[in-house]
Amino acid sequence: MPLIEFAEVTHAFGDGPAVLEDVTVSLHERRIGIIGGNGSGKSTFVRMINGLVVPEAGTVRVDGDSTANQARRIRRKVGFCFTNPDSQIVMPTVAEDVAFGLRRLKISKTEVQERVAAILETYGLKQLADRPAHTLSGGQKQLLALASVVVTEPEVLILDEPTTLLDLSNERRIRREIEQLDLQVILVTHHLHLLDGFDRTLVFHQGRLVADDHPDQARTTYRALI
Ligand SMILES: Nc1ncnc2c1ncn2[C@@H]1O[C@H](COP(=O)(O)OP(=O)(O)OP(=O)(O)O)[C@@H](O)[C@H]1O
Repeated sequence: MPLIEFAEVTHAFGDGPAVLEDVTVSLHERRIGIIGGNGSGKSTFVRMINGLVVPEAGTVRVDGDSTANQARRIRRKVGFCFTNPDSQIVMPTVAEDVAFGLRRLKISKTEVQERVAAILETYGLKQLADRPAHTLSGGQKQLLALASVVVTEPEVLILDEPTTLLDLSNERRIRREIEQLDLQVILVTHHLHLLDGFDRTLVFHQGRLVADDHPDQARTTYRALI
């Protein structure tokens, strides 16, 4: 698993208050959960892993590369799935959107088509392949966003609240898929049950990393905080 290292990371947006303060942590487990109240800094923390946010103070490294100057290299390893799928859908149709992520891998057109077909099947989107992506429902878009990242086979998959719009059956589907993926998963969620079977869970509170534990203990700490 890649090694993600935060060293004395502090960050504020503009003139605002610090949204992360003095975070030092190393992550290398297969399944890592991130929990905490609204505005506690979870999204900012995970956005730092692939350089979407570069900290004002301190460093974030992935396998030794700093996000401050190696973000492109890091993004080849680290796939990111946003809470709002609209921010991620870039191509007109569902199949084209999935294929878009594969453009920089030097693979044949046939292989692209095969990979796209396989992932659409897995995520229950096969019937929607030729639909304009913007006409999908919120949950279908969330599945599409996830499929489009997973198809690129990243080494690390960051999921920022990936199930907020999903019904029970699709949440179960995503949970099963996540369990099976042979890569490092970092999951930000308010759905605490999704962390069952995870190796480790971090709890954020008002910009500070206040617990770093087995999910059961971390969930107890979080419940006591709110
Ligand atoms: N681009 C930005 N510009 C200014 N402030 C921001 C920006 N992004 C986040 N913030 C602020 O940083 C703080 C932490 O936000 P963050 O999105 O990291 O929290 P979160 O724990 O993911 O919250 P939630 O559970 O509500 O998604 C919030 O007060 C938020 O308003």
